[in-house]
Amino acid sequence: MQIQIDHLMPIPLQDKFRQRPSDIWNQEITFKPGNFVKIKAPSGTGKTTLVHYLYHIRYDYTGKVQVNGKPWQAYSKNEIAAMRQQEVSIVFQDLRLFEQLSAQENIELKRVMLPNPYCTPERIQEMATRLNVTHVLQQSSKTLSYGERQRIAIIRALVQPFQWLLMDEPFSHLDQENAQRAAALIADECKARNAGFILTDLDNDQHFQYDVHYHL
Ligand SMILES: Nc1ncnc2c1ncn2[C@@H]1O[C@H](COP(=O)(O)OP(=O)(O)OP(=O)(O)O)[C@@H](O)[C@H]1O
Repeated sequence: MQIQIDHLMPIPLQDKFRQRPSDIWNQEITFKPGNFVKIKAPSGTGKTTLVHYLYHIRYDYTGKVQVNGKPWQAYSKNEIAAMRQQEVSIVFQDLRLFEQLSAQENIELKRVMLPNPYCTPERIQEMATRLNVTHVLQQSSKTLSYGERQRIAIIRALVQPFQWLLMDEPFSHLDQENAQRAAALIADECKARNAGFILTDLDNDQHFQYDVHYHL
């Protein structure tokens, strides 16, 4: 799956954003398949806005987000749903777990979305062990700490196939050791699929060996 942006600019923010340099806004970029991409920006400069444009859940922009050479708008709802099941996955900044479900049910819901699930239940246990969250799997997600929720949201994003993983400040609630464990799991899962990721964050970090850095 190829993702390109072409002179993308958020309509509500265009006056503000046109006045400062950006590697992303109003530029033409092709994200190279398999690359580990970091997009760094201070708070309030549009990281979440960009991730929502790339996942096509927000559309108030000028310019284009092109997927396999066509703008998102050219795809039907069914085609977009299929791409979100098989080609692009996401860790939202606000995590978006279903609060009425347990941590495990949140992950399982995503796992069984495909007739032939990408991951076995045993694989989920292995991921939970790596991220130190096996003890909360049966717990209602509304009672989880933010750091636990973040790790469950990461596992949920990893149980599906994908060529691109979008992550919006994915380690914001994790201490250094847990962030490093999560990063190692994400890197392994991306490499197993020959997939790339686009990660936004506030600061420089050494969680991954990034192929490309952009300043938003
Ligand atoms: N629909 C909208 N209409 C107008 N302004 C908006 C809208 N959505 C977001 N903004 C503004 O756009 C800016 C960028 O918001 P966004 O959430 O993308 O930033 P961010 O870089 O992810 O911030 P943070 O690091 O604090 O999460 C903010 O100033 C926000 O108030």
